[in-house]
Amino acid sequence: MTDLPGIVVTGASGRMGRMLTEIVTASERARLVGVLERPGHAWIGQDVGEAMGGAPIGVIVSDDPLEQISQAQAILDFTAPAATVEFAALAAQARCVHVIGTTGLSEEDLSKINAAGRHATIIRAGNMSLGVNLLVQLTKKVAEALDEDYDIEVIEAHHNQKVDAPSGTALMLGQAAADGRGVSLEQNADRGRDGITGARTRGHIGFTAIRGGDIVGEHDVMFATAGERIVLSHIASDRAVFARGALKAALWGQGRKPGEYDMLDVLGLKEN
Ligand SMILES: NC(=O)C1=CN([C@@H]2O[C@H](COP(=O)(O)OP(=O)(O)OC[C@H]3O[C@@H](n4cnc5c(N)ncnc54)[C@H](O)[C@@H]3O)[C@@H](O)[C@H]2O)C=CC1
Ligand SMILES: O=C(O)C1=N[C@H](C(=O)O)C[C@H](O)C1
Repeated sequence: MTDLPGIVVTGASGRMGRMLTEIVTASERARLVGVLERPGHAWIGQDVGEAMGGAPIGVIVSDDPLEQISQAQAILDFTAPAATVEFAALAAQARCVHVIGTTGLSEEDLSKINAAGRHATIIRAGNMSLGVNLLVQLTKKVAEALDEDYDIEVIEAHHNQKVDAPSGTALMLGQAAADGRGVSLEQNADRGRDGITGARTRGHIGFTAIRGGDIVGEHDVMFATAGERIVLSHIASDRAVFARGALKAALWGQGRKPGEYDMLDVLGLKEN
């Protein structure tokens, strides 16, 4: 037996699920105690190491979240909105730390997750990498320093299987720009241009989404004015940056009081 926190990875066969399974298995600070996939998935009942094409590691892929979460100290969840809402309720019952990387959550999903946060420690971020969370803070500072003569545009690029747009990261960056400017993002976002759109509205924060090939995740925040442009940029070339952030969050959350946190809390980057 060991005192290391037991981690469940859900969505194990997904792009992030595989990476999380590898990172937790290799960690000396946590142990992999369970992996989940959706009911009917071909991996259910198989050893996850073998399902990923390697040696067995003694952890069988399950489709029973209640059983898996009740024996864990944290669940790493990069799946889909409906699944994440279900896991939030189960993690709250089990008092298990819930690390949420899933994006594309609706207002209704967010309010259910918020309710779960009364009982569980939830750490949620549209991007778990150190680099993007630094970029969030830089974006806020630059937006604070510049007035509306500078048009703010958030440009993101992802692989061709991504289902939501703008990306969770783009929305974090847009929110940081709006916070820096002291305006509401909801009332100032320009999320899709097509046709005779008219000239750009002064003060709006624009979003553009590119989808293609195997792009892991790229984000630019552009501040454009007459005669100059400032571009803050982040490129993720390996999903390990997200998975390492998620494991760090799970460890940080141990013993933390229930509530909703983000990666700025975990990384100590939050300003008062
Ligand atoms: N916050 C962050 O740092 C990052 C967030 N993401 C987000 O994570 C999510 C997943 O991304 P990918 O891994 O690329 O997607 P993916 O489609 O490769 O994987 C999702 C997995 O979840 C599984 N799943 C769906 N419903 C389930 C259920 N009820 N129970 C168990 N498993 C279930 C699917 O079968 C699939 O294997 C997306 O929302 C993406 O935007 C991705 C990378 C980084
Ligand atoms: O779906 C992805 O792949 C990613 N999703 C997150 C997002 O929506 O921002 C984070 C990262 O960019 C990869």
